[in-house]
Amino acid sequence: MSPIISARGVHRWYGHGPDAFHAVRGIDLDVQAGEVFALLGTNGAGKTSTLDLLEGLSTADDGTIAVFGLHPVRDRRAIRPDIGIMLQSGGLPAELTVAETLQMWRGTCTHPTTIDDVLTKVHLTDRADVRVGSLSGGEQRRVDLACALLGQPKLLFLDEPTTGLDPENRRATWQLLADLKASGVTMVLTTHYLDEAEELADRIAIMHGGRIRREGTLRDIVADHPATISFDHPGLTLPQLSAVQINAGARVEIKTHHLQAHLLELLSWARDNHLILDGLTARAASLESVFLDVADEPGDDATTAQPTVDNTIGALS
Ligand SMILES: Nc1ncnc2c1ncn2[C@@H]1O[C@H](COP(=O)(O)OP(=O)(O)OP(=O)(O)O)[C@@H](O)[C@H]1O
Repeated sequence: MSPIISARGVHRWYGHGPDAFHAVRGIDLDVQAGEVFALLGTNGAGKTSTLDLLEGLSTADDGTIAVFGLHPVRDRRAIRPDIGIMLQSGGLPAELTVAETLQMWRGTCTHPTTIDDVLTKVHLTDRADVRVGSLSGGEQRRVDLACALLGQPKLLFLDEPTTGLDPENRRATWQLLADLKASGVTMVLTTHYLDEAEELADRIAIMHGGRIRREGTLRDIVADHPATISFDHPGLTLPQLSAVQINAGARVEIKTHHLQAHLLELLSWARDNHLILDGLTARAASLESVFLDVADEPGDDATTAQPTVDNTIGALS
């Protein structure tokens, strides 16, 4: 089955000439029907810029993007009824009530659901008559989500959907997104919450410096990454552990792909030498450890030349 979204070699510069900023540097990705795809990354990695391109809110300077097999900008009228977009900052009018805002938004949708339905979904029924400007930040975020859901989208773009939400409302939003996924909605989301990606995403891409540095299922991403054992240096020559990277400063840090075997070996050595390993910790590889490694990778100064002519993208055939 062909993917709902397909991007190949996508670039985005801001500005022109020598001062142009190369924000997206050759992204390739596919999002399959019914999948939740999470874009993670450091601040300024290019997540929102990438999302804007997929949503058809900006045009790539190079590369190809297809959404439902169509060009996201040129075919926007055809695509728009089937997508919902929750921007990073909604920018809704502060003076309108929640119900008025949704009523206004509903008028732009081709096959909308009811206002009561979305208010129930985002748990804002009791705030319907309150002005948007008077809502808390978390409540405003849920109005943004309600707007994105009004059109009953098949494809939902969510830019940091739970930023500003308290833990209870974050969980409620996760449940709502899980329900939408179960009903077949495809989602692309950005988030700074790694647990959110772990909870919701079928596949994850970690961006840094405008490129995707890791991509795959959580299991794929973590599989290549070593576990870490660390403890305060006991002042003795450390045992030789095969195929590990040992950083033996005041605090010893051992990177290993064989956590159990090497931990056992280390503890046996400590017992034989009557040592207590102060501050001993053993951590399996996690999304967080992979993310922190990616964040430490040097930025990429090599930049493809910006097209001098308007090289607007074509849909993949
Ligand atoms: N309109 C613009 N003009 C110039 N530079 C821009 C513009 N929009 C974004 N950028 C720059 O492009 C880079 C990528 O920005 P983007 O918002 O896509 O990152 P992000 O990964 O979403 O970051 P964050 O996690 O902080 O939201 C940043 O360095 C940003 O300053």
